[in-house]
Amino acid sequence: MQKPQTIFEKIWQNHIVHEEEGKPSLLYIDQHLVHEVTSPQAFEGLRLNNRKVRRPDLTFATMDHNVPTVNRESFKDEISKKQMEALKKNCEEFGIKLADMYHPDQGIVHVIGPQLGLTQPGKTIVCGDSHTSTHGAFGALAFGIGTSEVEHVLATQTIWQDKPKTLNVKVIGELGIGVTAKDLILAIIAKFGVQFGTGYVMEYTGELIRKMSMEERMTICNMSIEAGARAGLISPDQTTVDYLRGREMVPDGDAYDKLAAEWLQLATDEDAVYDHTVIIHANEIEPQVTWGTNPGMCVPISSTTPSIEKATYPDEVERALEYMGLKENQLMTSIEVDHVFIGSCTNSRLSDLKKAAAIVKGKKVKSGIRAMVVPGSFLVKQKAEEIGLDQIFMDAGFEWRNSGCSMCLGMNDDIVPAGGRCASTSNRNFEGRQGNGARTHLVSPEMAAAAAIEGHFVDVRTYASVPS
Ligand SMILES: CC(C)[C@H](C(=O)O)[C@@H](O)C(=O)O
Ligand code: SF4
Repeated sequence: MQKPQTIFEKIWQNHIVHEEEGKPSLLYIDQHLVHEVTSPQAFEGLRLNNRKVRRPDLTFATMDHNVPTVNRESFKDEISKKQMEALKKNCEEFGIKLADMYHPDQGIVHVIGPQLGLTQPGKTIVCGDSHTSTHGAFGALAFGIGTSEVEHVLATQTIWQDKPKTLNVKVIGELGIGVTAKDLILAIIAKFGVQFGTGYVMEYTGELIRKMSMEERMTICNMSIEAGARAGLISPDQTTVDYLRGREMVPDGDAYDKLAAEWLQLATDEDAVYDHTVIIHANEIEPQVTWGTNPGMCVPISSTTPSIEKATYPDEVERALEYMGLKENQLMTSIEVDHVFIGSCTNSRLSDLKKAAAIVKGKKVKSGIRAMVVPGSFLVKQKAEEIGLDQIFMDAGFEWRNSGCSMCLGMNDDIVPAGGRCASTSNRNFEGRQGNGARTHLVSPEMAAAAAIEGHFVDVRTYASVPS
């Protein structure tokens, strides 16, 4: 009998083109996703070397980081405009499908891959973007690559990779009402730090993960990179199969059932051995809020900012608190925000918007707060509008935008001013992430929505209209 294997080992083995002891392996890539920021130089390299794209049919491009979310034509600066024009020209020249900013398939690259069914179990997926880990929610081995690697994949449809080790993140128990997938992943990073995944592919296992929707699983895998991991993975199951059925890029009928049966075989075998395992008790997790300048600087809503003296790295804590304009031992519920951003590849899918809308419905955004919702894709926006979410948000005083990365990193005009403080459903709270001098607090969509109404962080579990 064959030795039990993890899903990672199965996918890795299926994709080895060349392997030598002690050296990186050459892996075949099934799907290459491309966006405007990390691709211009890669295409330029192909041109200089007189090379073609090896498999344009396995390459798909979209515009997301720079796209203006109000008037599509009003670019922030020349660089943004040039990157977008370059992508258009490159896709035409090299024969690559592009969902440009007017296309119905447009959206954040990590939202549209799954939406189109390009993301499938068992595939190797790369993109010049760190949050490619999102696609691991489907049981795909998906990771971010640099621009020179983008060129290599365009030219050869392969990539050199050191084999990562496997880390089992086993989640035990249930999440309480009002505690979300976002809180789970934030709590994991807070507990183990932003480096603990370094050198590993993290697989999330346990009953709770099995009960989660694909959108919740994506939120978790999305932030694996913030724990330092090479990729996040969740073994496929019936939920995965049901989500992908009928999507544009998957086969129909019997062919789909046959493919789905193969996908299910990829799941980690019982008794497979991981290099390392950590256990998380979901019942202990509260809604989370970051207080500092990396995603691990995070505490439960009922808690306070840390004490400098008691910290393991006091200088780091002091510096982060200073940047964030906070005091030590300050109650998280006392922190007032002036911006609220609901969006990004972590939390901009339909279920995220529905949950935020349920909190906002019939209420008003606190005066003085600028709040915006930026759906993850054109299709998410359309579906949200079909069920009236746009109206709920706008009636409350939110801006309702076109899809894109937007205020997640401020490569378009959606920026938090210096000294401004934002409750954000995104994944990074680094210094200057949402604008020079801007302060970011990472939270779930529910927590962001409640902060918009109250003007400060509140515990959504005790908040009047928390959806169950
Ligand atoms: C611009 C891009 C290279 C970057 C990434 O790799 O993640 C961005 O998407 C981010 O979230 O910081
Ligand atoms: S939404 Fe944010 S995190 Fe996601 S790809 Fe865009 S910039 Fe990166």
